Amino acid sequence: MALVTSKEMFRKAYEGNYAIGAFNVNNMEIIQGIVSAAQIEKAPLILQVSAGARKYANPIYLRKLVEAAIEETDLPIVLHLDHGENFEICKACVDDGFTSVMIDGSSLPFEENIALTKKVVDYAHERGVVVEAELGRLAGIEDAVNVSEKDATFTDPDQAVEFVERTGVDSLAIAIGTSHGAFKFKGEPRLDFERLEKITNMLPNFPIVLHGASSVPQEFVELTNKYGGKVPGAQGVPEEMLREAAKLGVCKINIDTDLRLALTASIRKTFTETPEAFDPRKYLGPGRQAIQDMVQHKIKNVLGCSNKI
Ligand SMILES: O=C(CO)COP(=O)(O)O
Ligand SMILES: O=C[C@H](O)COP(=O)(O)O
Ligand SMILES: [Zn+2]
Ligand SMILES: [Zn+2]
Repeated sequence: MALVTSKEMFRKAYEGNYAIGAFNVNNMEIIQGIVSAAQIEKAPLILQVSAGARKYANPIYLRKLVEAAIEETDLPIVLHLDHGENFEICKACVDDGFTSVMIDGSSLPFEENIALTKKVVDYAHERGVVVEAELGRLAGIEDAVNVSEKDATFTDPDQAVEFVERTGVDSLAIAIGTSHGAFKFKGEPRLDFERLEKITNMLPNFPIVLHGASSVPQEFVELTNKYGGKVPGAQGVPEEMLREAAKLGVCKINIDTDLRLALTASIRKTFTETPEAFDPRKYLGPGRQAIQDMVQHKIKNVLGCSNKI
């Protein structure tokens, strides 16, 4: 099947109270693990590429690997730019055949975020590409300003409505307490569902995006720590909360950390158990399988998007 935009996917997900998984890709094994899982589950799929991934893999390699996935499967797949930080990278991805781009102006003042997002929307829409933007700020890798003022970084519902109206953006990433990376909560996990519900009620039928949504499965944390890694206290968003979010207008759930943990835990285990192995296929192969199993579980038991193609 060909690359598609997320328009139809999000419409169906919204109506069906489920979410589409948006998985970050950096190399062949990661792409293959995710795509095999989606193929088995017959699930619509978003493969997303960060600026860092483009730099690491070289844009053309990632695009060609995604093209291979399209050729090999009958899945609708969206090729999405994750956290585009300026107009130029969004333009480059639109010109390069991406069907969706994110412009992340969340660190800018409100009016500047609107102006930048609008500029990307104008360029992308003219070329049939959809746009995700961000309002409010997540902690983790983006955690720079006002960290102690937690609420100040959460998305303001009134601003969200104004932002969507003035930019014409297709989906919006919001901040309700998730964060990027493997250490999301110090104590009890807590998300501001009241805020999410308010935004959803004020923006009916509009797709909301949840970043920083890895659940950091404890089996991977334990394996990583057991086999010489060091991620003590890693904690993610409980799966039940993600299911709840999917019922409240969240159509896209972003997952990167869980892929990294699945791959790392598996590779560490192989290295420890078979120290004589030095053929990369001997450790990347099981790593790819670990990603496939994790993504399959996620699609089936958390996102609810099995058999939705
Ligand atoms: O939001 C993400 C990518 O944009 C990924 O979040 P995680 O770090 O929770 O996987
Ligand atoms: O949100 C960030 C994603 O996890 C991508 O991370 P990266 O910029 O290290 O590729
Ligand atoms: Zn951001
Ligand atoms: Zn993100």
